[in-house]
Amino acid sequence: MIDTIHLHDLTVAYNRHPAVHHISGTFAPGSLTAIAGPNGAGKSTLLKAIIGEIRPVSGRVEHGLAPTDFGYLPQAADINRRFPISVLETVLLGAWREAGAFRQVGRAQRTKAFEALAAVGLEGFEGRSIGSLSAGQAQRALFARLLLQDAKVILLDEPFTAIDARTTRDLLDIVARWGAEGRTVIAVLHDFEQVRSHFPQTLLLAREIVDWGTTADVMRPDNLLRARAMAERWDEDAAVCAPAA
Ligand SMILES: Nc1ncnc2c1ncn2[C@@H]1O[C@H](COP(=O)(O)OP(=O)(O)OP(=O)(O)O)[C@@H](O)[C@H]1O
Repeated sequence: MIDTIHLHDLTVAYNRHPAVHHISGTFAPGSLTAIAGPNGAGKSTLLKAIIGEIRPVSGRVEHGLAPTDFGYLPQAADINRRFPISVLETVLLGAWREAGAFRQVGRAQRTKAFEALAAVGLEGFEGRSIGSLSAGQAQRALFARLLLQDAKVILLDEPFTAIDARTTRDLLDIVARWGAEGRTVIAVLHDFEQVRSHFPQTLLLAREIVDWGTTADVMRPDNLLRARAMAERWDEDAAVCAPAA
């Protein structure tokens, strides 16, 4: 199926030092998958490789999707909120696929943007500058942008870090709705409770796959211990493996 994302023996490196290596597996259309693992396990790097922001040094990501089919929410630390644009304009950026890069945003898209802001509890914030929002409000606005984008595959990198329990609950409801609509969601998460209760599939990563499958099977204590032990053994200066003869 064109919406299925296959990873084939994927290795991604920075300056020839692998951040993740030999990753193979499949994200089925409509699946909700958490990517869990210790700091530095390569989780963000893997998301960037899936959306094509980083080219793998070997292996490949295979799917029949267009770049516009992907919605991506980077880690908060990677998002520049100093742009002098309003909350409404931020959300409308999600409509560029429909509007085109230079075309005017139409009334229908503005209506959808207002609806998306209402869906994330930000009615009345339209005219505020994005930089004036709290971290939680800004995250709600970025989810509204994803709602407008209408992507088939949504990648979220630590979307609930520093977000209060109520906002997290509201945004997790949106993730569940995406799943019910048949969208594929891949989310990097550190909170095991969120993983267990909201993501049926888990990829546990420690530079390589520790385990990938049903969350209840993957998030077993022995796997979590193994991931930690692998993290302790990392060699940051390791070279990329030589290709198989
Ligand atoms: N731009 C970069 N240049 C060089 N090395 C990088 C770069 N980005 C990440 N790395 C390295 O790649 C490895 C994996 O980093 P990555 O951010 O993917 O891990 P992560 O699992 O998302 O970590 P965390 O849970 O701390 O966010 C780390 O050793 C990191 O230092």
